[in-house]
Amino acid sequence: MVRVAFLGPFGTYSHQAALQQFPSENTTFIPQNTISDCFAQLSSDDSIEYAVVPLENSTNGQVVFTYDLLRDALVESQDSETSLTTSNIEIVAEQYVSIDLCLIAPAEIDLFSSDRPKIGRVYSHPQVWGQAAQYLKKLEEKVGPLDKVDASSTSGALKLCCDSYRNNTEFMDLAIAGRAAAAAHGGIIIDAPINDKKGNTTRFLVLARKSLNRVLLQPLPPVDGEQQKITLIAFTAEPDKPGSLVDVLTVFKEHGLNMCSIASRPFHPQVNNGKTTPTNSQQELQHKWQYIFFVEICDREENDWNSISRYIAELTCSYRIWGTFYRSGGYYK
Ligand SMILES: O=C(O)C(=O)C[C@]1(C(=O)O)C=C[C@@H](O)C=C1
Repeated sequence: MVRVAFLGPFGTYSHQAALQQFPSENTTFIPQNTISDCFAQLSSDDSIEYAVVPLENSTNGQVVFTYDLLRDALVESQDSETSLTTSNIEIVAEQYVSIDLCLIAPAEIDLFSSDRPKIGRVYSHPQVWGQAAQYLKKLEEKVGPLDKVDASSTSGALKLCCDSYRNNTEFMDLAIAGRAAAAAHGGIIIDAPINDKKGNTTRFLVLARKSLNRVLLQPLPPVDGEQQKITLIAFTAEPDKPGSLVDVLTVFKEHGLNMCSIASRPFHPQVNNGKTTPTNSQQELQHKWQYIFFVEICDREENDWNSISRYIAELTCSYRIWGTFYRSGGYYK
């Protein structure tokens, strides 16, 4: 039996991504309260082999929670002597889920009737607000102002609404979540799809725990026959050194590697790796306005990763090859 952690409860889009990756009956899905718990459980619980986490959305971009967990894993695991970092988690696959958002109520309701319960709040995962901003604005023009309340996930948002309506039927909170969440909690879909952009899609990463004696895990076999492999590398370049980022990117160019994405997040390094006590101004400089870069490159059979890694090690302050995985066919849809 394969055990897979995902952002719960059942009915989230992460659950859907996990089902796409592991359709077999031999899988147990273990819901987690947060994306951070997905990382932590995978890293520490030997009985869990995989975790599925959202990485980016086609409408509103990076899922910063995940990027920051990838960054923090790099900070925490840096070797004090070299720039290489280690962690027992690796990326082994990706999945794309079409996000058709629904406005869901805990019970039947006519939003435009004068004797309906009072409505003042909409719950959802924070990543959703930017995917349905125009819809919500128009809805507010018709039903009055709505407080947008963050929940741990879309399905978690609907569960909160259903639980509170059971306790008090004079007030009704609404949720934005998927059809699977409505089915899981018995919610009533009032309107769908409500995402501002057609084709709204979220990309998920499948993480695996690495046993200590393995250097790199094998990517999971592609579920849709795609053969293109992608490698994700995170690194920090020397701050205040003109060209330090270009120097790293040039390694990719010189090895004929096609870069297919680059992203950055704020980076707060451990000062001097704890080797010496920095002065106050050094500390301030080192802590502010630095960035970590995440680069994805199209992998090829002939890539000489030993040589590439040597160059990257020389040119970066810290780096981590997060894994190699097959491009999912969902990328091209
Ligand atoms: O809340 C969920 O259903 C999730 O799986 C998380 C998540 C995300 O963080 O991006 C996944 C897809 C949607 O874009 C909205 C929320």
